[in-house]
Amino acid sequence: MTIMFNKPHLPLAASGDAPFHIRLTGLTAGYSGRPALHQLDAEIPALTITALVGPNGSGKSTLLGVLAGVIQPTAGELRRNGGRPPAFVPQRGAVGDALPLTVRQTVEMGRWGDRGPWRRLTRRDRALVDTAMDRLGIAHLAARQLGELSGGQRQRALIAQGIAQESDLLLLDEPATGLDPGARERMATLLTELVADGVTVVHATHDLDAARSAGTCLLLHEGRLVGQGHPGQLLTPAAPDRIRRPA
Ligand SMILES: Nc1ncnc2c1ncn2[C@@H]1O[C@H](COP(=O)(O)OP(=O)(O)OP(=O)(O)O)[C@@H](O)[C@H]1O
Repeated sequence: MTIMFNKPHLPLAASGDAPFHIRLTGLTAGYSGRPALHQLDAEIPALTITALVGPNGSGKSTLLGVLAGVIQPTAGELRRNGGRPPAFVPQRGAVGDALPLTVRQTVEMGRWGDRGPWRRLTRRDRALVDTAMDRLGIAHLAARQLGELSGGQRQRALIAQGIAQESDLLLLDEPATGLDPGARERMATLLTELVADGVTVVHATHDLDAARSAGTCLLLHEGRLVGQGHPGQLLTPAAPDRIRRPA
């Protein structure tokens, strides 16, 4: 997929031969004419976990929205080497807690893109839903109402819905928020397994441990890309300070 915007064609950043899933060139995007991302040149490698890191308001969620196709860039280019529509799991706070849905119905909605809303699911759809709930450790909660769950349980249901979409691009906005340490560890393992299954994962995070275990990292500050590369090089011991107040 290539989306072109009203901007002169910019040369692509030199990046070696590493395969990329998404390449952004001079990408600008925002809200009501106010840019929240400025002139981003970045690559998201294929079959890797990419962590989006930066202080509050630096543009991580906006970038995920652009990658998901729900926020349209105003300039620049987004090129994607991918097949299926991205699976986007927004921050839990952005999803109504009082929706009258069970956990199973919530995860089943991940199949709507293929099947259509409220249509009968196939045997394979149901198996995918079962697998997604198993992977998030919420199978025992299948019949519970979403609104009755704890924050961390609800978060896992939403991530299971994203996985059930079977996309080759999974976008997660702060997936570890509200998870206890054990669930965080399982989440990290799950993301690694998904990559092995052929999924490119991008997640926004304030958790430096999660960012350090990513394959690559994009560091944002005030809507600008201030670093990209391996977390071991970017997230040095001085990083927490730099993430709060990049130079
Ligand atoms: N719906 C919106 N309408 C107008 N401005 C917005 C909207 N959402 C975000 N912004 C602005 O865009 C900028 C980037 O916000 P964004 O939510 O992308 O940051 P973030 O890095 O994800 O922050 P956080 O870590 O707090 O989730 C901020 O200046 C914010 O005020």
